[in-house]
Amino acid sequence: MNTITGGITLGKMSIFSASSLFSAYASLTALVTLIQQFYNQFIPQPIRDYISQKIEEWFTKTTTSTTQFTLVIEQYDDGDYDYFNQLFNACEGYLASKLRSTSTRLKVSRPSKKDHVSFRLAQGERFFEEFEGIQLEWSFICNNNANHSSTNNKSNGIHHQSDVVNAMNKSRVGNNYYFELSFDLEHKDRVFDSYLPHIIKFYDEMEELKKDLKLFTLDCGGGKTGSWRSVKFKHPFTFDALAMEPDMKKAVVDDLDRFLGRREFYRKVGRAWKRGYLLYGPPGTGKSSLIAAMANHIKFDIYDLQLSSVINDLVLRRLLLSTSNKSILVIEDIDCSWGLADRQMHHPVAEVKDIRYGNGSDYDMVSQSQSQISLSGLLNFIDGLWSSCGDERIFVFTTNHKEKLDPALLRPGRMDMHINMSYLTMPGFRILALNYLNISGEHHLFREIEQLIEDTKVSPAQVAEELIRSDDPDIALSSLVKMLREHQLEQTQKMKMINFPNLSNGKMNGNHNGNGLGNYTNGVVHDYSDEFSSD
Ligand SMILES: Nc1ncnc2c1ncn2[C@@H]1O[C@H](COP(=O)(O)OP(=O)(O)OP(=O)(O)O)[C@@H](O)[C@H]1O
Repeated sequence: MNTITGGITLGKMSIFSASSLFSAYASLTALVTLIQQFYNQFIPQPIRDYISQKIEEWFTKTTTSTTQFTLVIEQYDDGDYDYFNQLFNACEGYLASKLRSTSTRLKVSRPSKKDHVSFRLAQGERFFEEFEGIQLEWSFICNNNANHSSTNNKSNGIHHQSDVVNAMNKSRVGNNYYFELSFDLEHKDRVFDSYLPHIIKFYDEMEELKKDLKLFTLDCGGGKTGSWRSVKFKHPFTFDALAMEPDMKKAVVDDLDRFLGRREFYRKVGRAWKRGYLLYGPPGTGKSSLIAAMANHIKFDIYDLQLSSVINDLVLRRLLLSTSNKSILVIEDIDCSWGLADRQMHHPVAEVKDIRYGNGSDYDMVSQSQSQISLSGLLNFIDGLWSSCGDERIFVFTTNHKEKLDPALLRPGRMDMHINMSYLTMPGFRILALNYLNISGEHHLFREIEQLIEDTKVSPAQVAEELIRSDDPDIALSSLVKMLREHQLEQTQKMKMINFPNLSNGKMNGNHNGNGLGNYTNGVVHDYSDEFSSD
């Protein structure tokens, strides 16, 4: 039988009595107190802080690593200032677009040489977002390099002490910026596969909208070899400013937008992703302005090609191949370019002098040579095999004389859209009145102006010239009415002279400037009235 004497005996095992338990506890407590006193007295404060920080980190890691994941997106890869991290930029741009409406504290700045204000998270601020059901937490941190090591180590061990030391060795004086993006561990793959690409795409599109456009022209110094030179393209013209029949304007804008969004379509049907526009109409009706509006609308660079400066098909091909994607290739006045109707252009190239070759070179001589561009060379590029070398290409040809073009150029599929830039109509005039004089409704002179515009053939350029003369609508419109009346009179007299030549003394006082009365070219009168009625 088991007995209880000062302790408990269970079977053969004896358990301590209460008094022995107490004494063990007392000696343990004394030991702990002793260690604690020793720790506090003999271990310096910084080392004690370091140890407690490590213990805290270890606990944080073990409790959160199973549920939370954190990405660290540094401004410079591993603190190396030679390697700027593009993803950092993308995140900054992405967050900036979201922050304005949600954050309570933001950093605002205006980058040098930019005309926009940029926003970023202030140090220590947090931003929460939900993406396809994933809860995400962003924070922005700025560390000086000395602090950086400890913060890196906090980030789930993604950065290591050795990296930081390395970075610090290489580093210049300055701050280290980075984002931390935290989310549930189970969403790790989706963040990598969907969220980060979503940010990058968003940022790329945003940058595309902000980018400075370029206008490329041929460097005439390279007459034989030719090369492109670019300047910033700052033409402010937009579709809003364009005086054009509203339906036609909408059709052009829709066509451009549709073109941009059809990458997959073009791939599927096996066609080069390009589009051609033929702009035709009298001088001053806005063909160049429309090109500027197109470039600004779709953010494409412009390559302005003077065929007369290109010596032969080989050079033409090289020049065209060196144009970049997302660009508009413009060839103005393609009709007078050049006996293209004969399918071969022979044109004197003015004074070819290539300064790059110095004395004694063939190129050093000022020469008169024949440009030998053939229409087939041009067409080959537009829709031959070469046309597939590049994406998102737009070709624009302009002409004042559509009827003079070689039918090969007008063949369906070559120039996808023929746009008739006609003389001014009343809807177009209202656009000019709004833009130049801020008249959005009616004016007592509108009725007379409408009648005069119908009776005469006047270009938007001529009317714009009158409207820009004064800020006062009454003065500007009165001056326009006067001009239109004179214009009408001149036009009537001119028609009389054409129909009854004996009435005149043989001399005509034609306006040579595309005023709709007809132009003299080599003594021949071109009356645009029939040529540009409508398509
Ligand atoms: N349709 C228009 N809408 C608004 N402004 C226009 C329009 N057409 C011409 N203008 C004004 O007239 C100026 C000259 O027009 P633009 O050079 O675009 O005409 P164009 O048709 O290209 O002439 P050209 O055939 O002689 O090259 C423009 O800068 C613009 O201010």
